[in-house]
Amino acid sequence: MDGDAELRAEFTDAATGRLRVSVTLTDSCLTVRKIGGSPVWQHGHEHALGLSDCVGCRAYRSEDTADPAAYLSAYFYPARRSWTGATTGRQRVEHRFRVVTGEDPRANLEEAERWARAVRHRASQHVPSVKEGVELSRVCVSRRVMVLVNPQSGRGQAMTLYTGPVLSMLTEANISHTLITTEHQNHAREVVRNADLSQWSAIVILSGDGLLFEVINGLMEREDWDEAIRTPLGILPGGSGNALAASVHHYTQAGPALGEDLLLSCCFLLCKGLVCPLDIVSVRLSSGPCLFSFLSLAWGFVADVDIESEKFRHVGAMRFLVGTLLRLASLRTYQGKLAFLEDSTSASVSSSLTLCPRSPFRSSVQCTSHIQGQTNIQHDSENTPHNFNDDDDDEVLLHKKNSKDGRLADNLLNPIGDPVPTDWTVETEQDFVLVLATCHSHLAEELMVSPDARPDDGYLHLVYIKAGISRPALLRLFLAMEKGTHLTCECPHLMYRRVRALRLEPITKPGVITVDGEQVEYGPIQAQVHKGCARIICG
Ligand SMILES: Nc1ncnc2c1ncn2[C@@H]1O[C@H](COP(=O)(O)OP(=O)(O)OP(=O)(O)O)[C@@H](O)[C@H]1O
Repeated sequence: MDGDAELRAEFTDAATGRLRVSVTLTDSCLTVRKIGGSPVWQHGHEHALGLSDCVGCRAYRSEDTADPAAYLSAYFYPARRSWTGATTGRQRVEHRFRVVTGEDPRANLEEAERWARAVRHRASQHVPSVKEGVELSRVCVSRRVMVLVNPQSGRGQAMTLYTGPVLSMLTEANISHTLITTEHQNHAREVVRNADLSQWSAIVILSGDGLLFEVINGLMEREDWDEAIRTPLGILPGGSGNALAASVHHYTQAGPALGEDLLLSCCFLLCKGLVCPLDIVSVRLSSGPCLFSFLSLAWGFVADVDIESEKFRHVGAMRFLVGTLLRLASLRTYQGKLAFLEDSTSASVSSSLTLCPRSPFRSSVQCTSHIQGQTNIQHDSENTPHNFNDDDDDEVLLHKKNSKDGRLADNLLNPIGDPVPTDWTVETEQDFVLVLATCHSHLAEELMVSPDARPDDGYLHLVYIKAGISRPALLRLFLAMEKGTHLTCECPHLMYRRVRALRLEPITKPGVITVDGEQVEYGPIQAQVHKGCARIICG
């Protein structure tokens, strides 16, 4: 390794084959300067690329064996800015250089490799910026990544996304992975339930949120669930909602990104490979089974739209808009009882509430913290292998210690047939338009329901709308959710609470309840958040 000293050399720009360039590598930038002549780049004679945007760099020989030259390719994905100045997605920039120090091909390749190592090493020191309250840590990426693709998700284009931009970026970042194409419902669940997890650095889902729901439940069904659930999880948007992907993107402080922009952003984060803790919610149904959720519990308007709009799946994310308009036209109310355990550290309802909770999580591997706009990281050497399950004083063990049967203990919940604990709040209103509890900022790519949520804040962000709201007022709220400003609308029917647990007992029958967008048994349901139990690749 060349330490952090500045590297400088003259190469030939491989794109033109003739242009001589002076290349400088500092600890933050790769600068390519044209030597003499007229400008060739839109920026003029010089092109500076931030190493924080670099996913990989490789050295290789020319295909022409008679050519002694070596080549150096560096791959960058700088943020793209819209005309408003907000960053949206990322765009690919590759710089390819012809490296010739003499006639000896081996010496040329060694020089190119020296540069490639230096670029990779320096790029790995940079951490994408994240919102305050998101704690990143580095985990081992020396094993393979399992990539689960649901070819039926969204408009059925997930495989095309995989073979296109995803495979291309994973290759550039030198991330070895195994592709598993899911063949039926619960396939992913079976795969992770039976997998030898010591073989995998991470499990990545290229699909909608439904496949991640399966994966989390599969991991929680294992005997070694407490270790299994620590496997870093990654999400690449391939569905029509893509709530977690949109949330993960939102936590990076970037402006909104949709479709392929969102995919590139999430894939970029995957290549950076930093994780943060992820809350898991245990959901108890009256018939007994326990489900594990990472995203949402919905009843009323939102749950109905989610299920009713399935038939408009071919229009992609637009299905939610179509479903919302149709349901607005036949607006109804839903009767039921709602009770919850509020966060004891803060008062509830507020449109202007800002949440920036600090996570107690610290990885025993490496920890990155985002403090007052500065990002700091402790480093190990580039290739030091770690066991990513070696945290021993974390939340999961605490949860397990509290459990009688070795499973995750729901210490805040009473049996569903018993009254709720006395410190819970019971909502006196019994007529609702919707009840929605979310763990993350987004419920869909363009629906930011809880702007201040963080992946491991330990809260369910409970939004409910009481009966009596007019259609125009409800429509205004949904439109405001595109930017997450609905909480400032001062709508008297809209309530927002940060809670640790809740119980919902629907009286209206029949009806729909969804957990992470999947329809579950209709009836009494209760849920409790388990802070930071899982891990998500997030920065
Ligand atoms: N090959 C397959 N054929 C049919 N269903 C599948 C297949 N693979 C997975 N599934 C199921 O498809 C369901 C939906 O998957 P997922 O949520 O990932 O996509 P989606 O519904 O298109 O996304 P979104 O929820 O964003 O609309 C999951 O419950 C999963 O079990």
